Amino acid sequence: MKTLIKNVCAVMPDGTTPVTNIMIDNNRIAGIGDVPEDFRPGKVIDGTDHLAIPGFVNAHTHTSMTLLRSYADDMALMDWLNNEVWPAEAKMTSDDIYWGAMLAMLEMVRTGTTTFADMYGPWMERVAEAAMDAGLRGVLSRGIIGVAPDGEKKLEENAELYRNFHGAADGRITVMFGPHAPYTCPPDFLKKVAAKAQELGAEIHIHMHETLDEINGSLKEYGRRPFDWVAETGIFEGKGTLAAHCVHLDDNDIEIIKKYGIRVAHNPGSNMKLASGVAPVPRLLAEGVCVALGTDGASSNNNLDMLEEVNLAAMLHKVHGLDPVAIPAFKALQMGTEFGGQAVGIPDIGRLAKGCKADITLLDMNSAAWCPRNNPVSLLVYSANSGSVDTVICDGKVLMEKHALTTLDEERILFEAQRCADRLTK
Ligand SMILES: N[C@@H](CCSC[C@H]1O[C@@H](n2cnc3c(=O)[nH]cnc32)[C@H](O)[C@@H]1O)C(=O)O
Ligand SMILES: [Zn+2]
Repeated sequence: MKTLIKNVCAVMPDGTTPVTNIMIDNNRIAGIGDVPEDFRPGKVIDGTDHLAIPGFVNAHTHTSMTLLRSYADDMALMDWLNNEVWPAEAKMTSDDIYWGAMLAMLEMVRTGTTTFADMYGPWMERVAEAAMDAGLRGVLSRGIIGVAPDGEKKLEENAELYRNFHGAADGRITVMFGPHAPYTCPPDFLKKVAAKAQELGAEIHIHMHETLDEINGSLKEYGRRPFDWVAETGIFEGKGTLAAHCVHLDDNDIEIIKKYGIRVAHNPGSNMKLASGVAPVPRLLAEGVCVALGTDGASSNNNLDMLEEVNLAAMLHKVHGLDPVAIPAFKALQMGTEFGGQAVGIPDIGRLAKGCKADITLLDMNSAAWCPRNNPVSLLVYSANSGSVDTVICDGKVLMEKHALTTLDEERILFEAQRCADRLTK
């Protein structure tokens, strides 16, 4: 199937924004520019007055946590996890995981995200099912709390998830291993995760250095910072690592990140809301580290809106560094798209370029926030919001066209998610 997006303002990998045509052949971008005579599209989308960007990549989230949105706010991380989130999660059923994930799929499609990296569980196969039902690209990991009595069982569930789903749905589903964090996975347990992941050739998705409490707890328990001892477990020596947060880093931590090519998922919204701190993102970028963006779960953000995250990344580092040129608009957008693709292990997404996967978001520029059109990328990052997203394509398939959803039943999802949440939180 061939699709043509005609006369669209496209954000190219070099940051330019020509008005052009995007040709899609099956699930890939076949070309951008003049349409050759022999390109006969089965479907034409009029891109006039629309901005085309690569679909956003949410590099760190916990999808089914949407059910806990607005349930426990204004708390510190460990108090929030121990006393509110984990008890509520313990009551979740397989159905809750599915409908929570479907609520996340709905929100992601509506706001222009086409790929998400998830760490959750149990029943991650229900998240795979939700991603397949929605038509989105999911990078799934079974969150493993190693200190729990059934830590080994969770590790085995992650291995099973890998065996059953890695590469599923034409490659739209991939699987990583999800050891939750250094404070929930002791060294010997991380060694086991590393061995299993390496045996299967799987990548790692882990929370690292989120709060000062985490660093101080590690110094107390091991006399060392988490990055320092986690590196010795072999967990970073396999196929690759996606590390969420990385807020508090010293020189040695950054050396470890560079040495192992660890990709960082920066979550400015969650870090601000939980008062975790400000990650040294400008420095990481300057030193060549891949820094992507994530929303974290909808209970610490409280939404899965990646355009908002792109805006926050651009704004936070300016004010924090008293530096108005820190993370300019296009860099922030790259963090939410191209660097996201690299971070989640799918380098052929996140760019509008020939040969890349056809994951494309269109925003309607017919509103005040987009006027006048001096600089489309600047308008996107600093002025518009995700309400302008009106068409979303993932893997060449249209998931939303002019705000009409093609794969998801919005009314049903909202109803079922509310029903599930009522049981969990009341
Ligand atoms: N409850 C599952 C494990 C899920 S792993 C993913 C975990 O990360 C938790 N989480 C969400 N946001 C954060 C964060 O910012 N830092 C640390 N953990 C988080 C989330 O609530 C969830 O429990 C089980 O043991 O079977
Ligand atoms: Zn998280």
